[in-house]
Amino acid sequence: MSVQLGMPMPPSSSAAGSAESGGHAPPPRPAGTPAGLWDQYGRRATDMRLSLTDKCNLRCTYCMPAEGLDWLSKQAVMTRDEIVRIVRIGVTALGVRELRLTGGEPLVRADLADIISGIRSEHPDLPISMTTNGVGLDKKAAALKAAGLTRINVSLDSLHEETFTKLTRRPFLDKVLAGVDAAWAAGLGPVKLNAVLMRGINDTESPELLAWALGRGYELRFIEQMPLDADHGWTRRNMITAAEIRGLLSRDFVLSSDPRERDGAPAERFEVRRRDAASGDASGPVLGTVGIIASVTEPFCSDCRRTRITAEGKIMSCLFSREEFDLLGLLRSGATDAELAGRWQDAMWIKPKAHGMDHTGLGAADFVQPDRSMSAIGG
Ligand SMILES: Nc1nc2c(ncn2[C@@H]2O[C@H](COP(=O)(O)OP(=O)(O)OP(=O)(O)O)[C@@H](O)[C@H]2O)c(=O)[nH]1
Ligand SMILES: C[S@@+](CC[C@H](N)C(=O)[O-])C[C@H]1O[C@@H](n2cnc3c(N)ncnc32)[C@H](O)[C@@H]1O
Ligand code: SF4
Ligand code: SF4
Repeated sequence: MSVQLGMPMPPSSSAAGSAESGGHAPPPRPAGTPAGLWDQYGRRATDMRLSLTDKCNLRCTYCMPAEGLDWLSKQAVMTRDEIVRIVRIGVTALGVRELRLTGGEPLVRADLADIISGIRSEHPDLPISMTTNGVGLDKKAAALKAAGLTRINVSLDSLHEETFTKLTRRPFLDKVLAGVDAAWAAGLGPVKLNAVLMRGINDTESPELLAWALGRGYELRFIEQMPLDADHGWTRRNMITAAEIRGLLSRDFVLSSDPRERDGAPAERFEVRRRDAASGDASGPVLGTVGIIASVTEPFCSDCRRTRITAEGKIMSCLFSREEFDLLGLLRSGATDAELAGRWQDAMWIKPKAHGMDHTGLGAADFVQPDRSMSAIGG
């Protein structure tokens, strides 16, 4: 059975919410709440981020511990068919308009192309993007494009082998660079690059990284580090802020606001021109754009449109949710599409206002870092 978009659905039945049929259930949302993934603050989630695995072949210091984590068993992780069904419910019943595949590292899933083609065959017009570390992408980019992937974001923190290896704890810079170029060549553009800046490690490399990305037509985004590292080493004081990032870039470049609407995107975009060394003014044409993702100092939670499904099929309404709700267990217990959609709506209704709380503030005294690291949530 499938449910129709626009048809109000009753709150989850008690059967759907019981421990036997899929674990800890959210409280039922108020009767009469509209169809779609609305929350109590009037936001509607249309952007679905789905984690394909918690495993990864890098060990970025801001995300994973050196020794890795206790990986989920194969049995615990959503299968290809389960993923296809969950996406179907999201798109056809709940108004999901775009899908991002993430992880862990999505490329480590052997059935990745099969998952993408399964989703694509049911949703010819759905934008399907993927965030990846790029390791092994050079060999897979063309097949992923053929399977129906729309575009790709690659994480790249440094162009220097030594810095890259220090940050990721793996000597794979060449593989990532080959992956980025292959994605572009395969038609998976616009290729966006994500760089987390870490004080004293790669922060001063930021102008060089931007010049490189602009020269190749990639859209680089600098990201403020969030407290989502498994080592719990994040401090507000040590984080490179968006203001600092703009300062670092302004030595070589002049940034001006991108006139395009932000439209709920985490990245604030700027047009980039060279700074003339003598006059200090902007010189020459716009070279491209750069994004700054200031989750900590300039949060964008009031316009959040995200819903997350972890690799083991848990609904996380916010990156920093302290509660998560089991969708996969319910699915495996034989629930109907309508029951699954109902739980998803209930879980999203109680989405926190910001940063897992009723107020913004990753550095606030009452902020509690989630147990899960970014890799286990699905960043
Ligand atoms: N605060 C917050 N930050 C997020 C969230 N999702 C992603 N980020 C941050 O944004 C960075 C970029 O995310 P991507 O996976 O590339 O996705 P995106 O920027 O939304 O994607 P585009 O549509 O390509 O611009 C991540 O590395 C995170 O640091 C979120 O829900 N909340
Ligand atoms: C968790 S990774 C998953 C996908 C893939 N493994 C990758 O690295 O692109 C998704 C994004 O989260 C970002 N990320 C990880 N830990 C972060 C943190 N503590 N703060 C901000 N961004 C983080 C990474 O830089 C990456 O761009
Ligand atoms: S940021 Fe991505 S590549 Fe780095 S450890 Fe986390 S999941 Fe792996
Ligand atoms: S922290 Fe939570 S509410 Fe804020 S943008 Fe991220 S997912 Fe949305």
